[in-house]
Amino acid sequence: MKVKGTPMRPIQPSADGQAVSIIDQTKLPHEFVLARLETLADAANAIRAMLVRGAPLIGATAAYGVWLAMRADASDEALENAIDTLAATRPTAINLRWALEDMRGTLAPLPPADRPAAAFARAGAIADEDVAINHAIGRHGLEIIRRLVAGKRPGEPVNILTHCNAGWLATVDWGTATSPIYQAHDAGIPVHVWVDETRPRNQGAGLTAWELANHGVPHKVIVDNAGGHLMQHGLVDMVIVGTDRTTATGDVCNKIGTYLKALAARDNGVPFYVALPSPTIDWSLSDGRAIPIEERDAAEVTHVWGRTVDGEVLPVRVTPEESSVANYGFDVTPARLVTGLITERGIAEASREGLLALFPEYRARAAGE
Ligand SMILES: CSC[C@@H](O)[C@@H](O)C(=O)COP(=O)(O)O
Repeated sequence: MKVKGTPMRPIQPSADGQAVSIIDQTKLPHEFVLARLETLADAANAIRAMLVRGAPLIGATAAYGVWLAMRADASDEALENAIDTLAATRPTAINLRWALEDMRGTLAPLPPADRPAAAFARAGAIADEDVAINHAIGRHGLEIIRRLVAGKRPGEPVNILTHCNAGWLATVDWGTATSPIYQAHDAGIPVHVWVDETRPRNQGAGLTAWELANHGVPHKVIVDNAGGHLMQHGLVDMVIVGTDRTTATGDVCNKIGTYLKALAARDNGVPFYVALPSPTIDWSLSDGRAIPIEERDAAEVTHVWGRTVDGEVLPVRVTPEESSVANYGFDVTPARLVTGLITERGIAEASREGLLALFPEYRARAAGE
């Protein structure tokens, strides 16, 4: 995607080839700042502190983090230490483990001297594969939007609700949930996006809205609880969300609040789609309730961050000092509430057989009923 006319990825090798350049997403939408990752510790911190976030981008950052580690020390011990360090940064998005396993499989058989160059090449390939996957998801999702617009009056937009940020900032490019939206918009199909603000970290209000504004896609930010009301009044034609981990049976883990949108969608007959890149499938799990759910810092709930009228970006307390809080980062939408999984190979029914019809090579690995 472009930022002020310049093609940009949220992660790429730095111009001098000595580091990794990322967009610091903790600064958006107030400031657009690039950060430089030079070491394994920098990469681990970028994931943990959410300078980068979103399942596919976490995976790509971990892959580049292994490269940074190998530049300093390419021994077997250093490789295992890098994998362990990066794997411990965030628990829910399976792409992190997927990318690290891929890097181990690529690097472990090689002599240490060959590992830095091989790590750089494989991390770049993982990033490029993510772009191709997301573009393909967009093509398949575009067909759904085309069918919906066919039932509209001329010029009337397709209203799409999304939760969190599953946009290009959460991936290496295109986004997953936003890829069909960008492709529809670019094809001249009128779309309008309802953007859930997505407390506590407001990835919808701060990131998805920034992306859509940057690309000129009509949208409105809504509070997290507005979706049900909009659906009751016929103002949502479809929901598309991303996912951090989807089981072999089609249960979808995504940002907290996704499940409630799926329930409201079912009650109102609104199709609920999940954009699902194949590295986000956890073939070892058959029940979404087994997915580890990240519990995050209480300060994300007790405070909101925002820019004051004086231009300062500050946290502001919104709860009484005496109240304790709980901060679950993700929830699981059962497969029965999902209309379809939009993968790079086409749209799958949210079930084991549905996924295996598109990814038959995983039959032996796929968890049973
Ligand atoms: C294409 S990203 C899909 C998901 O990773 C996204 O919707 C999400 O929940 C991100 O959570 P985050 O906590 O911001 O990493």
